[in-house]
Amino acid sequence: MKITEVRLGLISVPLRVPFKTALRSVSSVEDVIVEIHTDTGAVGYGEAPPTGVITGDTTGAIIGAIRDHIAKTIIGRDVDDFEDLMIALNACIQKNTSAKAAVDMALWDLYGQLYKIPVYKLMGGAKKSIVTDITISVNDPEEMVRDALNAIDRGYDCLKVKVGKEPEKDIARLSAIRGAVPKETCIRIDANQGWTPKEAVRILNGMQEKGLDLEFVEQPVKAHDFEGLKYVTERSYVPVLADESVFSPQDALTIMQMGAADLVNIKLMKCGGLYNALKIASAAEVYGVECMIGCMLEAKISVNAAVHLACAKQIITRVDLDGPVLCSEDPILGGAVFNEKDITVSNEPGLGIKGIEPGKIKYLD
Ligand SMILES: C[C@H](N)C(=O)N[C@@H](CCC(=O)O)C(=O)O
Ligand SMILES: [Mg+2]
Repeated sequence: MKITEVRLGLISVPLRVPFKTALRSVSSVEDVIVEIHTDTGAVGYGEAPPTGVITGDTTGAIIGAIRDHIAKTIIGRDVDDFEDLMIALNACIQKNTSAKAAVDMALWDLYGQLYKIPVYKLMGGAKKSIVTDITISVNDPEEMVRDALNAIDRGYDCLKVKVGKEPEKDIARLSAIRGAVPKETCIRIDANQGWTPKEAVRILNGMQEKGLDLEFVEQPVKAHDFEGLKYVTERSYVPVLADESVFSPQDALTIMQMGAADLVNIKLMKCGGLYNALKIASAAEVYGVECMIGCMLEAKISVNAAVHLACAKQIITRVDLDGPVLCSEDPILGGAVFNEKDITVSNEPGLGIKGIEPGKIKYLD
């Protein structure tokens, strides 16, 4: 199965409500789609969101990295030489993890199609279904309560609440939500780097003393501040999950060796795809550190690839794959079935994506 062409396109999917974090506010998913064509007629699908505030990757940079570096590296190669392909993909350009992730998943899709096996089975095949949380954007407490109750009505029992924008208001936000939702609701919070280490310890221990019962806090401090993350992990009653601090398998190893976090969030867009995500999962297995699988604001092609990973590995015990359910429509054909919180992986060979609804993709050539 030889690679003949790499085709790029753009999709735009409106969100149900604007997505707001300590780092950004957006009202639609605007992603780059990758199609890898082969001489057998098989097509592999990938997707990358331009999450510049986290990955540094913009739409133009994703397109440029794929056109000018990655496509030239992979066209003409055989999908069966998979390990060589993965090494070449990772070596042909520095950073650009979102572009690499989009191409990596398209290649896994083709490799699975070549051997007629779903990718989650190729990678381990631990389970067929998973349950995701849903994100509540950071807003005034009343609006957050309204969004939280709407999520409960939709059947979600785990909320990932965004905080970290005005540290002093965060306790009020959480108190309002905890007071409004059923008491068994799981609440995790994500500060998206919004606090200093000392602020984080004060706020988190204040939340716990108020009985807000948080499962964990995601990325309380700046991404580069590994010592600050460790400071919080050692002093907070609320467990700490490293998100923006962990891009590569090397980052994951450093965080685990330092004991800087209790949990790690694996995202394909941070690590460059499934090939590197598997290395993070293996390191986590060695250190006994449970992982969450997360996503950026992404539509179903790339989140579907993350579903395959989550279904493959037992060390992934938490799921934040709500990109598709935050969208007001789903233009992607095939792949996992998203029934609100319940996600069932596709048993089709590869990743199971069949294409994009006609008229919903703008090809770039
Ligand atoms: C969408 C997901 N639940 C999420 O919150 N992901 C990121 C932020 C993604 C973005 O800004 O696109 C996270 O920080 O965990
Ligand atoms: Mg996060």
